[in-house]
Formats: sequence, structure tokens, C-alpha cells
Amino acid sequence: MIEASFRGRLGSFDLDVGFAVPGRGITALFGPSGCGKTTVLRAVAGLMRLPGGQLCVNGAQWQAGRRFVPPHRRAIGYVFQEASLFPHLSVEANLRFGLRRARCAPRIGMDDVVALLGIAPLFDRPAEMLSGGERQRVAIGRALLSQPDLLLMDEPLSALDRFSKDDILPYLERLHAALSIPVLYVSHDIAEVERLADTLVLMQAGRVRAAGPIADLLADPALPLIHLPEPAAVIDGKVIASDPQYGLCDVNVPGGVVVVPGDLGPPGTRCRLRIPASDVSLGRHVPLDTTILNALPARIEGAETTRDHQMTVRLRLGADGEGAALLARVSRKSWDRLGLHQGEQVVARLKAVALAESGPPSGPVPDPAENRRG
Ligand SMILES: Nc1ncnc2c1ncn2[C@@H]1O[C@H](COP(=O)(O)OP(=O)(O)OP(=O)(O)O)[C@@H](O)[C@H]1O
Repeated sequence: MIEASFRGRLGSFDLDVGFAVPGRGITALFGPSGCGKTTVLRAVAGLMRLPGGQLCVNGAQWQAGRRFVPPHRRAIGYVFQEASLFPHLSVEANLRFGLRRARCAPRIGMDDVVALLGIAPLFDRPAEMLSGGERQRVAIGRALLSQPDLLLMDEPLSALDRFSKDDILPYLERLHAALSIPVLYVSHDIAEVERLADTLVLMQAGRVRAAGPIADLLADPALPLIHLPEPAAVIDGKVIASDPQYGLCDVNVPGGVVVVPGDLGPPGTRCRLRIPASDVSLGRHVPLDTTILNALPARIEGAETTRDHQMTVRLRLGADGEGAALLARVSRKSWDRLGLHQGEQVVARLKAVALAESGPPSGPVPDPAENRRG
């Protein structure tokens, strides 16, 4: 568990945050520019001392009352927007710098990091000859080799172009799957957060507006996320079968089985589906004469009208309506014409193209399980 509470004033900015999030997985601190995300990260790292603050990370009390563990004694890896590597040193030397900073016996070794982050082809290159995305991968590797109990990432992709972002995101997903080091991840890019985060701390003007599992917060009618121009649901699932003849996989999700294009890996592989509301339509029956592969029973939990005569319908998958949260964007006219209402059992039709798989990049995933903790 990571429990944090910080209060303080920085110039005219008033910070008053508190959250308790799981001590593993990725927790995203998400909110608009200037809401205090980086300030919270700096307070967690001990780079900013806010008197009266409290911080406990998986049982280690880093701040409480008069106790304040200085930053250099907190086992933290920090990855910034811009990778601050030693430019003239090789990638290997930069990584070894991380290892030297370790304050305990290695739980994750050089080989693990190199394999996880696909660094082998870069190993002998000077850091100054890397692309932005490659630099960031090395910076993440260096942070991991310092054997952190907590990894802090402050908009690690924001300085990268779309292409480099798409290149590095699968590696972050792979780290997530292979390691148990908790990560606090600052971002104001919802697409990034939807792909990576397990838990969301939604911040607004120096306060925590909500904290909890990302799937719940994305579909919470009381929060602004559902009113974004492109709301989406994220659903974590597990591959149960693949059909190479058609290039499809069956993914078991709470409340149903979704057919997903692509090879997501052998049965048991975990994956995340991102399903934009605009790619989900509703009906009363399973359609027989359609190209749509996914028609799943779901129950309507509620619906919000948006300004443009559209409705965002909140659903739960499954015949009993107890499964994963799903959103559908339908016109107000079709809502009225079908006479849909809260509590009704419907069939949610998912366009196959809407299913965004976020599995690890190809290649063997090392198993640093022996080094793993938590
Ligand atoms: N040392 C400081 N002195 C005065 N004001 C500060 C200081 N540090 C941060 N602030 C102010 O605190 C507020 C929060 O800043 P912070 O960088 O934490 O926001 P953020 O959510 O990370 O923003 P962004 O997404 O733009 O990086 C801002 O209004 C900023 O100007």
C-alpha cells in the first residue's frame, strides 16, 4: 500500500492531497496542467519537504510527524520528461551507474533490464547517439537497476513524438507485466493512462478528486472523464484461445468473451482492451446478419446526455450485469426510439476495430521472478 497525504502552499498554489493506492502496479496521477502532479511526485521523492505530510510505502514510513527520510535514503527510481543520461558514456556505462546507486543486493539484474527494455542492440552506443525513445528506455533501465522500492515517472513520454511514444509504450507494458515494483506515473494524456494504469488518482486544482481502479473511474458519471470527447472503457482480460486461421483471439473478460484481432499470445496471457464508447452500439437482440463479431449481453446502469444530442450509456457486461464496465455512445434519438432505460438488459455490439490490444512486444519476456518482491 502507498499512503500519502501532503498539504502546503507554494506561492499562490494551495496543495491538499491524500490518497491510498495499492503497493504494486501502475498508479497514474492524472489531471490538467498545473493541478499539482509534479509537486506530489517531488514530495514523495523527498525533494520537497511539506511539514505535516505523511508517506508510507509498503510499510516503510518515509514521512510522518517529525520523521523525514532524506531523498538519498529513499529507494526511489526517478524518470523525468527528458532522460538525463551521461551523453559521452556508453549505454552500458549509463546502466552500470544505476547499479552502483543500488542500496541493496540486486533484485533485478542487468540481463533482465536489457531484455525487458530491448536494449541489447544499443549497449555499446554512446548515449548521445540515441533517439529520444531509446534514451528514455535506457533512463528507465538505469532507474530500475538502482533497485528501487518505488518508481516515479514524471511524464516520461511527453517529450517524444507520436512515433517514439508508440515505440516505447509496449516496453512499459512489458515492465508492468514482469515486475512488481510499484510505479507512480504522472501524465495528462488520457490515452497513455488508459493503456498503462491500474489505479488512477484524479487531481484537480491541488486536490484529489477521486482515486481508485481506472476502469471504475473512467465510467463514473460523477467524474469528468466520462464527459471527455472520446470516452472509453478499459477492460483487463486473459486470452483463452487463439484462432490462427482467422488471426483472432478469444479473450475472457468479466461478464463475457471478446473476440480480438491479432495474436495476443498463448492462453493465459493477460491483455487490456480499450473500447471507445463511439465503437459500441446497442440493440435488443443478438444480430445474425452482421459482420460484427462481438455482441455481448449487458445491463444498462445509467446514461448521461452530452451537449451534442448524444448519450453516453453506462453498461455492465454479462447476463446478470455484474461484469466489466463498458460505455456506449448513442444518439438521443436512437435511445428514445428504442425506448432504452436504466436496468434494461441489452446486447452491446463492439466493432472489432475498436479493440486495442496492449500486450507486450514480441520476443521472450525474462522472468526476474526470483528477484521479485511483493
Ligand atoms: N516552487 C514553487 N513555488 C511556487 N509555485 C510553485 C512551485 N512549484 C510549483 N508551483 C506551482 O504549483 C502549481 C502546481 O505545479 P505542478 O508542476 O505540480 O503541476 P502539474 O500538475 O505537474 O503541471 P504540468 O502538468 O503542467 O506539469 C503550479 O501552479 C505551479 O506554478
